[in-house]
Amino acid sequence: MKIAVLPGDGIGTEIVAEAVKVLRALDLKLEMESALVGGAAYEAHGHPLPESTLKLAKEADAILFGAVGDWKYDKLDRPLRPEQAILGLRKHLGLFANFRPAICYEQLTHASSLKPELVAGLDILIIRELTGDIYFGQPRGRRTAVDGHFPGADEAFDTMRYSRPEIERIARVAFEAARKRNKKVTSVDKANVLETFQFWKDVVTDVHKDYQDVELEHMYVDNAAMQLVKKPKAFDVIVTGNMFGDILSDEASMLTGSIGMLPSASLNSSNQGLYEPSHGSAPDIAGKGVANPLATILSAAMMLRFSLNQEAAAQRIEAAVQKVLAQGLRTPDIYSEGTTKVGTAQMGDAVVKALAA
Ligand SMILES: NC(=O)C1=CN([C@@H]2O[C@H](COP(=O)(O)OP(=O)(O)OC[C@H]3O[C@@H](n4cnc5c(N)ncnc54)[C@H](O)[C@@H]3O)[C@@H](O)[C@H]2O)C=CC1
Ligand SMILES: CC(C)CC(=O)C(=O)O
Ligand SMILES: [Mg+2]
Repeated sequence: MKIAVLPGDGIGTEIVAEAVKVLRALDLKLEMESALVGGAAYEAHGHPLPESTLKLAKEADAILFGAVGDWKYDKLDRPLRPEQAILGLRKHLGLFANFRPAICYEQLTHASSLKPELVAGLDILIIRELTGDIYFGQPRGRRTAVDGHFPGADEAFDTMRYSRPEIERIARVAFEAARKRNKKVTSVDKANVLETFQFWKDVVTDVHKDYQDVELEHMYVDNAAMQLVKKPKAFDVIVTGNMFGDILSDEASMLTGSIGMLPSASLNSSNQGLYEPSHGSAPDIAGKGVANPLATILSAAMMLRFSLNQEAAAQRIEAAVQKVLAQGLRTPDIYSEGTTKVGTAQMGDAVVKALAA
C-alpha cells in the first residue's frame, strides 16, 4: 500500500509528522513517500504542484495531505499561489466527493462553541462537491464593466456552474451515505437567487426518486448556517456545493470543539482518496508546536478505511484518539480548565502510546 505524503506549508509539516508517526506504529506494510507541495514546492521548483509531486500522487493508493498557503504569497499571480496545489490535485485526480464528518467527542462537549446539551452526541456528515462550482467555473478574470452600477470601471468576475452529471453523482454519494446512517439528507442551496442552485435542487430531487427510503429536505444556505448553531443534531447528512460546503464545514468544526478536530476524505470514482484536515496552514501558529494534529490523525484513519481497506486499523486509531481525550490531554485550541495542555508532538506521542495499550 503506497501512500504519497504531502505535508505542504505552515502547520502542515507539523501535523502530518504526527499522523505519519501514528501510521508507522501500526503493524501494516505501508510504503510512504514524501514530496513538496504548495509554497514549499514553489520555493524549491518554482511551481506549487510540480509534475513529480502530481505523478507521485497519481500513482499512490492514497494521499496524506497537510495544508498549503501563507500570507507571503498573496501577491503572486493566482496560478502560482500555494492554494492552487490542492485545487490542482482535486481537479487532476477527479476528487469530487469530499466527506467532512463533524463529530463531537463526549470529552469535548465543553470545548464546543455551543452549549454542551446542543452538541452532546453530535455526529453529522457534510458532503461537499469538490471539483465544480465557482471555484472552478470558467470564465473568470478582470475586465472593464460594460453594465452594472459602474459601467467603465474595473471589475472582477467568476463563474458559478454545475452540470447535471456532476450534481447527480454527488447526490448519489450523499443518499448512499445516508442509507448507512440516519437516512436523512439536507441539500443546501441558494435556489431562491441562483440559477445554478435552482438546477442543483431540481437534479437532487430527481436523483431522490431512486432513494425513497431516505428523507430529503432542501434548505437555503443562510438558514442552514443558522440551523447549524441552533439545532445541529437535526442534521444527518448535508450535501452541498463546493463553496457553501467550504464555509459550512468550518462553521461545523466549532461544534466539535475546534477546526483542529475536523478530518476529511476526498474521493474519486475509483475510491482513490486524498486525506487532509479541513483547516489550512494556520500561519499564525506555525512553528510553535501547538497545532492540534488530531484532525490529520483522524484523516489518516479515514484513509485506512476508505482507500486501503483496513477498517480494523482505522478503528484502532479512532479509539486511541478517544483514549487520549479521556486522559484529559488537550492542545491549546481544545483546552479547558481541569485538563492538561500538551503540544503537537506530545499529542501525537500520546496517540501512539494509546494504540499500543
Ligand atoms: N486545504 C488547504 O490547504 C487549505 C489552505 N488554506 C490556506 O491556509 C492559509 C491560512 O488560512 P486561514 O484562513 O487562516 O485558515 P486556517 O484554517 O489555516 O486557520 C484558521 C484559524 O484556525 C486555527 N487553526 C487551524 N488549524 C488548526 C489546528 N490544527 N490546531 C489549532 N488551531 C488551528 C488557526 O490558528 C487560525 O486561527 C491561507 O493561505 C489559506 O488559503 C485554508 C484552508 C484550507
Ligand atoms: C484552497 C481552499 C479552497 C481550501 C479550503 O478552504 C478547503 O478545502 O476547505
Ligand atoms: Mg476551507
